[in-house]
Amino acid sequence: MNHRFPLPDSLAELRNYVNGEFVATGKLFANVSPINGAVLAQVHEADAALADRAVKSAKAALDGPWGSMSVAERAAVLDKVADAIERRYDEFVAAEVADTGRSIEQARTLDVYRGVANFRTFADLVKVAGGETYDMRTASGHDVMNYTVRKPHGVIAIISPWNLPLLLLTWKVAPALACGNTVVVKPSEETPSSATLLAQVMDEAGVPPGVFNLLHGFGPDSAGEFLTGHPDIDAITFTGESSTGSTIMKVAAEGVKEVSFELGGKNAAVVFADADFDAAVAGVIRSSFTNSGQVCLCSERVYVERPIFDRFVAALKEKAEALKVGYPDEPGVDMGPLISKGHRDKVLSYYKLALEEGATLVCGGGVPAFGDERDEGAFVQPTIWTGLPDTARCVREEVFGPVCHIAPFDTDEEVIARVNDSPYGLAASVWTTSLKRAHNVSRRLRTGITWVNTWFLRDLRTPFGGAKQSGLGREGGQYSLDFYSEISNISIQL
Ligand SMILES: NC(=O)C1=CN([C@@H]2O[C@H](COP(=O)(O)OP(=O)(O)OC[C@H]3O[C@@H](n4cnc5c(N)ncnc54)[C@H](O)[C@@H]3O)[C@@H](O)[C@H]2O)C=CC1
Ligand SMILES: O=C(O)/C=C/C=C(\O)C(=O)O
Repeated sequence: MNHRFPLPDSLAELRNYVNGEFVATGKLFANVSPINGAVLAQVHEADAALADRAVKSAKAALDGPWGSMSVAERAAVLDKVADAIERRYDEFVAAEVADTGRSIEQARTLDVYRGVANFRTFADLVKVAGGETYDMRTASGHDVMNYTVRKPHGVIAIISPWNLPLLLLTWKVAPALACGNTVVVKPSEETPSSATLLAQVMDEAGVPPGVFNLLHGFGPDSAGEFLTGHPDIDAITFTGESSTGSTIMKVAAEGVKEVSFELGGKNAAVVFADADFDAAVAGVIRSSFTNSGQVCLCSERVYVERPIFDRFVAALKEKAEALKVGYPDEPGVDMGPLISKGHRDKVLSYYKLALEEGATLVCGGGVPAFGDERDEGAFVQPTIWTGLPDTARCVREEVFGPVCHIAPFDTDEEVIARVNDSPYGLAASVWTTSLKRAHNVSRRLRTGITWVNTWFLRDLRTPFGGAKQSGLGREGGQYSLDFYSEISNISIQL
């Protein structure tokens, strides 16, 4: 089947990248468009032997020219990578659009934009990263000075998901390289393209062979597992589903490897009656339906103070029904497809379950009918439910689709308890014009991130990560530099 949103010519075939060379394995899997099910390209799946070569080349590269570069030289390489992404911006946009079906506008202003920003930010931050020093005098009168130095951990395994492919991959690659590590990355099997372009860019930017390696494939019994289970990996960073994080953590425990996890969420938006009503409606539309709900930060639980509940539900319904679901280049398109038909089956199973659990369907709940090739794709309607108890599975489990449940609440204490009654604790957004309430509620929510009167507004220097089953550790700014460094103390008797 032809495709109006093909991969750029540079990605006719998707190979692994190991020790500075693009490697074919001949064991192929298809990269499929979620717009119409067309095959975009064939991908060479890495086997255990190639994973071993990738890790060994990454280990060897630590002792090559990369290992002897100054911080400023490494930062300059990261800036060159950012320059190279900018030169090939349109190809990166095309790759993200082809793999995910998202709007060109989103790929330009969020995905690829952040890909560049991740490299620039960590190039800047690593140049000004400092250490600690302490002077002390012992009981026996010796003067001692302690100071810290940052060393790379070594080889970092980076496993990334399909929902924001380039953004989330580079969010980890940039600081890992800034700190002097070498990396082996395994992007999602659903979105192999922008990672392959990134490998081309690394080549162009003069990153020495072995410093950046790319393996294509799946998780279990494939590239993901071969990589995370490799004994020469020094640390693992992962973004994806909580249950996958748990599996990887068990593997990491065998070798006592450091891990950093950004996992799932069942995030809440809390709308108080004193909120700027229109801003809150627009904000919740964004937080529930951006990227077809496929952002770990999306709000799937919306709590609205009772005096404005009916009005809010009606306003959200009107706006959700007006969302334009369609092609990546349609003017004003708001939502593309889900990532795959497999994921659509999962989301639709929740649409069905919600009704079985007694939900009132406010809007959506099904699949849009286009009457064209898109009926072979992975589209679903934006969906809103009300009427479920907080114990319902649809209110507790992450759907990862364009859906939210809206429930009324009466008091601040009550809503804080209900938001916190979740196995997850990634993000929340609070909508209020009361400064006091904004502070008081935000600091009592058990989440890694709370936005007030906004959502997904990111300063890359801030700590990013989740509480409870939403993650382990923090990345962002100094937190990334700390995770990707072995911080060593040197103690000198003067
Ligand atoms: N950021 C988030 O919160 C995300 C949540 N999801 C949710 O997870 C569900 C499953 O989607 P998946 O793509 O299968 O997510 P996943 O968490 O299984 O996959 C994410 C990455 O981990 C890799 N992986 C999977 N199993 C692995 C293993 N045992 N060892 C090493 N690597 C492994 C995958 O190949 C992929 O690169 C989705 O339906 C969605 O609900 C998916 C992606 C991101
Ligand atoms: O770093 C960001 O700005 C976005 C992060 C989003 C995720 O981690 C996710 O959706 O999985």
